[in-house]
Amino acid sequence: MTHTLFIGCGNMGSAMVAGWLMAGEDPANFTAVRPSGTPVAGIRTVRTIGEANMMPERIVLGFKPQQLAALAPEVARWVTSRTTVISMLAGADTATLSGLFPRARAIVRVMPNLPVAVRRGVLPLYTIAHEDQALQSELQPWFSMLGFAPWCASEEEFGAIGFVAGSTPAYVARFIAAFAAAGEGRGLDQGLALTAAREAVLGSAWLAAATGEPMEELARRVTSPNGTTEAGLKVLDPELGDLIDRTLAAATRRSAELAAEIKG
Ligand SMILES: NC(=O)C1=CN([C@@H]2O[C@H](COP(=O)(O)OP(=O)(O)OC[C@H]3O[C@@H](n4cnc5c(N)ncnc54)[C@H](OP(=O)(O)O)[C@@H]3O)[C@@H](O)[C@H]2O)C=CC1
Ligand SMILES: O=C(O)[C@@H]1CCC=N1
Repeated sequence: MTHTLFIGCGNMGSAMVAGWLMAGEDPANFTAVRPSGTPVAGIRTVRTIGEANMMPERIVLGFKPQQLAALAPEVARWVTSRTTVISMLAGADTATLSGLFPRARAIVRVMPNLPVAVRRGVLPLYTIAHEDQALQSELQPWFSMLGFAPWCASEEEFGAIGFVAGSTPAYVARFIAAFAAAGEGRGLDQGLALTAAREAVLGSAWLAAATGEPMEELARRVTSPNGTTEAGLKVLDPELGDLIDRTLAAATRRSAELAAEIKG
């Protein structure tokens, strides 16, 4: 049995655990450390690493990036040459992580998004141990249980996919809420407006995935010449590309700031 110890298991750690349990992974293979003692549904939860008292094959860093310097020495005590250290910390690069956990078998970065909880996540992976095929073969099926889990060729590529997908559930939540609010503004009942907006987004993404057609073609099939969608797109199109670009640029800047903070 391969054991995984989560050091910090809040929003994202719990989402990953939920996905693995949904996929049929044995709950006995997971332990979570949470100082608050708040249980993680289905698995053993302890308050400190010492209480967990194990040298697991996999350690997942699931706390906040700003805590890395303070927590690394204690975590490192439990890392052996058999341990893969898996970091989900935004902004903590592999050079920094390798310096903090020199004994580890390998350092792997993952940037999951919240739909891992329902096994429809996007979770890019990166390791500097490229040549370690055994490691990648071992981890690939495990991460793939949570969704689309591509190995990235460079840390830059890893970062770019992370920025496209990592925060997207938050952006999509805003998008759905904006449509729902617009529906309410036009007299719809609140619950009905939200359900309609949410299902429209879910159905559109589902259709796009099922057909694999270009986005331009999907939009064309909705847009009757001189119809209502065309009128709407004339407002949306000039703004949207630039807005998304500026949104990701701000997240990228913050990631660089976090990286600088982590390096001290
Ligand atoms: N949320 C997201 O969508 C994504 C988050 N990430 C990354 O995941 C990480 C966690 O984010 P998120 O889950 O949102 O944050 P949360 O605040 O929900 O979780 C942080 C976890 O760290 C634990 N923690 C706090 N202090 C300690 C400590 N001293 N020792 C051990 N554990 C500690 C908390 O414990 P307790 O529960 O007891 O408070 C909590 O479980 C971040 O590094 C973030 O960059 C990456 C991709 C997406
Ligand atoms: O907001 C954050 O910092 C994390 C990383 C990506 C998504 N959530």
